[in-house]
Amino acid sequence: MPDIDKKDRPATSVTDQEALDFHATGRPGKLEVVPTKPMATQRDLSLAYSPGVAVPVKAIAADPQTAYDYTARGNMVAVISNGTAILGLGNLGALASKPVMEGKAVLFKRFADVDSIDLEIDTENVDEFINCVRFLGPSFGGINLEDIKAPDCFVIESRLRELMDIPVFHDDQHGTAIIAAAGLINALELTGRDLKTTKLVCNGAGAAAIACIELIKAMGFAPENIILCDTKGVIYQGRTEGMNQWKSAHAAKTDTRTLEEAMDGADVVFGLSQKGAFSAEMIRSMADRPIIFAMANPDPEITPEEVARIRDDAIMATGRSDYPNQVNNVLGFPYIFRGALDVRASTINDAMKIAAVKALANLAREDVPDDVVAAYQGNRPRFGSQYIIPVPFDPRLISAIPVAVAEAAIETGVARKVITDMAGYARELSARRDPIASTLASLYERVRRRPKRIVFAEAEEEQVLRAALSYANQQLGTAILLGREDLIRSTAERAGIDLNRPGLEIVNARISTRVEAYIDYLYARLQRHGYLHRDVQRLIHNDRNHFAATMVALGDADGMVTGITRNYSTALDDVRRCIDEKPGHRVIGVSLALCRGRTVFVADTAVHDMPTAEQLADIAEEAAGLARRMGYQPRVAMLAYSTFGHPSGERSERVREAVKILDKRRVDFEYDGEMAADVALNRKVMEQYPFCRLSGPANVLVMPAFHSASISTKMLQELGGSTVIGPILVGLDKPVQITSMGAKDSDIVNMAAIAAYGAGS
Ligand SMILES: NC(=O)C1=CN([C@@H]2O[C@H](COP(=O)(O)OP(=O)(O)OC[C@H]3O[C@@H](n4cnc5c(N)ncnc54)[C@H](OP(=O)(O)O)[C@@H]3O)[C@@H](O)[C@H]2O)C=CC1
Ligand SMILES: CC(=O)C(=O)O
Ligand SMILES: [Mg+2]
Repeated sequence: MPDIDKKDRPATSVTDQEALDFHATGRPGKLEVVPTKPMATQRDLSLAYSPGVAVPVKAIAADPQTAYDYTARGNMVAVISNGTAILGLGNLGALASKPVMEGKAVLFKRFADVDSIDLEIDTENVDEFINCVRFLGPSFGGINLEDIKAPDCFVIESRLRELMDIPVFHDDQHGTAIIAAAGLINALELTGRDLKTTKLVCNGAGAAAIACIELIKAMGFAPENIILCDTKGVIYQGRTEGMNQWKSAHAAKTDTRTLEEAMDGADVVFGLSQKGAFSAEMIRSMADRPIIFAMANPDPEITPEEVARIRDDAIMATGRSDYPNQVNNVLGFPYIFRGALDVRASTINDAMKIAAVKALANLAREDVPDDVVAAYQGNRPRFGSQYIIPVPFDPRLISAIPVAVAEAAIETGVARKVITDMAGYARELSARRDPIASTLASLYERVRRRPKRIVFAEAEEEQVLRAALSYANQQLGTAILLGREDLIRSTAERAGIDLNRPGLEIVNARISTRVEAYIDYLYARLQRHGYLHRDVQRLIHNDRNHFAATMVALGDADGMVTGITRNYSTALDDVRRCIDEKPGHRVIGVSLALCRGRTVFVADTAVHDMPTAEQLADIAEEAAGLARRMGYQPRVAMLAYSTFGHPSGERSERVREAVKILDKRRVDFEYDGEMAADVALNRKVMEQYPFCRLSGPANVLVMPAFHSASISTKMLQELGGSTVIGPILVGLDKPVQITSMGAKDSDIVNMAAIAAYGAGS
């Protein structure tokens, strides 16, 4: 067995002390329980507990299905172990397994918003274990069994599946099998292999290994091409030592007896055994372009560094997050349960597992967003030997996998709730991760129905090209790439972007046939504002913002996005030289802040430094208009440091005056002020002002000045964990959006979609 030196550990690995400190710091462990209902008042207690609680009790007794409506059951999964096979560490007992089980529980929450609690059962007796779990059904929507050794796990799982009417899923078996199968499909594709002729050796014949073998056989892998090994070597037909019925079912007809012999010439090896089980010699003896999944945790059967020293043609995966290609069940269990819970599935069957495999494998072949780049420490993964499977932080997993699982559950008749609008379900799923997603998703949907031509003014920049590609790929319309063609092409080549795909169009300002028309248009606008004809010629020839904005002004594009290379106010000045305000409107910036499921529009975050009362009233109207266009019923709070005259002060005067102006204008949305932010946002605090005209907490906040708008949105983002989009420009006669400098490709696409939406989608 090779001895793997500490120096082989990847740079991102953690020290033992760090791991202990992490678990001990603050509240020990990784989990706490947080109520979802207020428990502040006597009334709250009367509702949550006696006497109010009796009402749902009776309702559930009369109709058990209502437990999904009145309790947390439908979103609650138990992670249950006896600690007999903790990762690859072996049988260290129920108590020692608790850090892993708490870990699984928090991963459920983090990745799929599934509430989860760990239960460690202190027995190695199979019947006792089953008896302990079988009566827990009323508490949970699903049971995730974890780190229970083979063959006990097979008996436990199959008996509990018979006894319980909720999904019972042994993650080490099926979670692992699903991820490994998805990775294998992609690795076979990359090495040009056929499922039916590939030779695979699996080292380990326990929970994970048996399930992996069963799943890939079910998917078409030829049984005669698989050899299974355990601590006694090859599991061959007729072997008697260390056998059980699950191993026997996969015993191979072979003369090989050792792992070394089995791996000689093998195409694929799965390690589901123990740290260091593969030697350099074994790896060297494998076929060309070998596929090596060393999945033992926490340390693999062989490290990627060791393999790299031996050969350079391998596709290598491990179970760890600090190497590329993490084949680990974390990619599966949160999302598989999410899908199963959402349709109240009675079980997780093979069709649901195979649907998850396909969804995962397909995802790795798609272009990746910036969030994934961040998870890869800045290296953008592209489908290939270093990226055969998405990373756990991939934001697309939450909508892709549960949808596939839920659809399969419905099709196979194990769903007790049917979802008919799968596109809507996918949007809801994205919103579980990030509330902006559902707002943006419906906006995207509308743009998709009426696609628009958007000019990307800084197309020589890589993230702009990526955004443009994503815009076209998402069928939002045509992305017009403005810039020098040679530079755009070389940037695209570096980034691996194919510019020949439909939906991308390059416009080079220097050779455009429209240049004269643009110069004439702009000269007519600027000649009385100190610009000579040659100044305007220069602007159109050399300045991409002026060229792009003029394109939009003259209808050669429907909208425009810029802002990566120039600060906001400079870009806005450029655009405003070419495009006017919409008649009767005022140009302002509105930021969307999303936090804990709430969305608020904050204005003006871009243009007016110290607005007058009249301007504040205009800002309220513009921001309310945007909120309405994005599907919200606006409730506008005119913010100040004071509330309805207290404490009194000059600075709130303008805000009070703005409210009077809105009164005179008889606007058709709710507004009131001046008020402090807590009054605007907190129903209870607002109730102290019964005369307040807002029917509920405000969702549009008009700030008294630019500095308070800018400071508060940035604080929300940095301290409050909010997602902030914008500022979104409103009030211009043509749709133009300006991103912040250095925005990510996903931010740029959002702004392009917002511009397209503004163009009348
Ligand atoms: N990456 C991932 O997502 C996952 C990885 N795993 C890893 O897989 C491994 C096995 O877990 P699990 O199946 O739950 O455990 P089990 O206890 O059920 O099975 C362990 C199996 O490994 C075999 N084994 C142990 N050491 C060796 C060795 N040196 N050479 C050959 N076979 C060996 C055992 O052989 P025998 O039968 O002779 O005792 C047994 O068949 C662990 O390292 C675990 O971390 C597990 C689940 C998920
Ligand atoms: C990942 C996992 O579940 C294991 O190694 O046991
Ligand atoms: Mg496990």
